[in-house]
Amino acid sequence: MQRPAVVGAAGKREGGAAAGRRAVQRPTAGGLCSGRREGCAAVGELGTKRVAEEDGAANMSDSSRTIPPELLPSEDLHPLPMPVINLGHLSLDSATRYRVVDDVAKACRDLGYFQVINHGISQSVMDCALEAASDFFKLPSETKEKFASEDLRRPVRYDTSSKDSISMPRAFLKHYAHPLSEWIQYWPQQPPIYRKYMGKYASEVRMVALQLVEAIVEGLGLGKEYLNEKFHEGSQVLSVNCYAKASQSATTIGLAPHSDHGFLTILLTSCGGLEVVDPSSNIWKRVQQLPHALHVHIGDHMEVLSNGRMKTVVHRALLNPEEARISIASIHGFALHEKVTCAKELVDEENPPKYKESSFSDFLDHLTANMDNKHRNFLESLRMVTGAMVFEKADRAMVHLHMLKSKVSV
Ligand SMILES: O=C(O)CCC(=O)C(=O)O
Ligand SMILES: [Fe+2]
Repeated sequence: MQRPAVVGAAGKREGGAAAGRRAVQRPTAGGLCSGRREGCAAVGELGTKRVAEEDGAANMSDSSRTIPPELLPSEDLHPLPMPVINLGHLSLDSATRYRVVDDVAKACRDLGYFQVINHGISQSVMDCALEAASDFFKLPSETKEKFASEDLRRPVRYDTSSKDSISMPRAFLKHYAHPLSEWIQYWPQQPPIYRKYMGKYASEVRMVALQLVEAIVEGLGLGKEYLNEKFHEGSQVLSVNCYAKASQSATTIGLAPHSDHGFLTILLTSCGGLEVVDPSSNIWKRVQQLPHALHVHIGDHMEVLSNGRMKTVVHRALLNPEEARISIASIHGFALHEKVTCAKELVDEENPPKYKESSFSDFLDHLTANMDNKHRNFLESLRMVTGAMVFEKADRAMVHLHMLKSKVSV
């Protein structure tokens, strides 16, 4: 079995949008979609409408308020270490599976993110989902705005607003995706390909998420079957984003720093733009998307379940200077009202519970209640006050100080 490679260890970062652009193989005859994708027409409308008074973050807990990550420096010199997990190896013999589980657990503990290859989703299915998204954003505003709502609990929401004063407005569509048969009836009927292509991708990416969650809980020493039923009955939210091409004058931030609320997020993107905070250096690092790979990162509820052994990933999206960009974030959590607690197996005298229990529904309430103030960070609101926390706070203050002294590049 191959150990995960360190991507780009020898390589310099490619500049601009070319970096990380997906190697798109157009579907062959009999493929699902035409493979045509020309960026998003919604771009011209961005910023002209403020449909809902939130920054479109039903999946995210804004981390920019507690650790101002917008102040973190960007580091372009060294490529981001990116573990690559061959998902197919999880179903090989038990010794191989054991090593892959170990690799997944290490990536989650050390970094919080990795990419998966050999995940079983064909290039054609991924391209078609991106095409369906792109075609949706090209629709006339009146058609898209039928989905506009300020209610974060709506099964489908469209918005183009940004009120974090950091990011450029982006257009996005968020919708629930599991159980698909329950939610798909609410999804857009235009473009006509939307439900079919996005539905196919949604159910296939959910299979990937379930395999990964099994590996992660096994890697935490909790056993492969741990909370299996709750994960299978859990929620899936698709956050479908469309970013304008970067213009020279404006800010290049398309989506402000945040972490996602669920256990894990699987991200499919049309080209480069994603950045994550490297936990060892507290520096923004650009994510290089490998061809045919999916990017995975840990969310708030995995940090809670693991009682802090795994950390949620602070990330943001930059506008691409060469083209408009589509991303589809698939966010996986428990069912709406199911509480997530620190696994009792990971709690003892030395490791008291670090977080209060909470559900996806609690997260939505938190976001709704804090729409206009500075306390939007959900995970922060869950932290138990302990002695350790005092030290952690002091630690964060030091990081902040360091950040202020460093060159700020945003
Ligand atoms: O567009 C991206 O690369 C990131 C999207 C994201 O973080 C989200 O939708 O939560
Ligand atoms: Fe996110």
